[in-house]
Amino acid sequence: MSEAVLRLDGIEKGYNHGKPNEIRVLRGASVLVHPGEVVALVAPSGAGKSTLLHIAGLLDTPDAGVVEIGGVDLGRAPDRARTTARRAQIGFIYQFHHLLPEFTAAENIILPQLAHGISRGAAEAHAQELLESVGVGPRSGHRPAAMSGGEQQRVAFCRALANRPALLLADEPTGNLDPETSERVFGALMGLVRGRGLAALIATHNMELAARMDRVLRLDNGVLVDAGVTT
Ligand SMILES: Nc1ncnc2c1ncn2[C@@H]1O[C@H](COP(=O)(O)OP(=O)(O)OP(=O)(O)O)[C@@H](O)[C@H]1O
Repeated sequence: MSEAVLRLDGIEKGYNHGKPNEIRVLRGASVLVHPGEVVALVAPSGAGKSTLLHIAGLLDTPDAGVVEIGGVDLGRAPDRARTTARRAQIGFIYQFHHLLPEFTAAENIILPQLAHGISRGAAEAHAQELLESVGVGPRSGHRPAAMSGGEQQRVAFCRALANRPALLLADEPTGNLDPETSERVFGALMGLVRGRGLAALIATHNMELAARMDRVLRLDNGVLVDAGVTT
């Protein structure tokens, strides 16, 4: 199998160190995610899914353990190297879209590409291609406030993929949507991820959605346990 895009090994993380209310959230969590592999992350609320995703996304640092992205250990690398790797290699999706309200859907996807050195023409074409692939091409000129929750979230998916990351991390990407919209929007996300051969780690409370991914990992008392290969 090709080299893992994401390798977490022995990740430990706690809060309130040394205090009587110290919380040990991660106690040796390990996972490999390969190109083209979509992995579900399930756990009860408060078990540490967001903590794990933030560490994998180089937004937070572990107390111990290895965080490798594309074969490079970045867990404790200097901030600059972590920021560069995050921008170039990782797309992050949250439960809420976090789109910039004063910009249109297209501009929200164009801006990160311009910041990454892509020409305006290429950035515009890529934004339109992404929006069309998730069925919101006709809304490209609208601002987020003029769009439905499902449309906003699909734009947020496109923005996460604007700079062609190898790894997609998603924290309850459809958690804010009603079941029917969630189903439709999740289908759009899977289409994008599969179409681009991404490695993805997607946290969800929804076991039906988890079952549509390649593998399910459960965060159990601070470690990741294989909950089975799905059909
Ligand atoms: N900055 C922080 N300081 C102190 N405790 C924190 C901090 N961030 C998270 N925690 C604690 O760590 C534990 C795990 O939180 P986390 O947000 O990772 O869980 P989660 O599985 O994503 O939960 P949910 O599904 O509800 O979003 C919780 O007990 C939380 O209160």
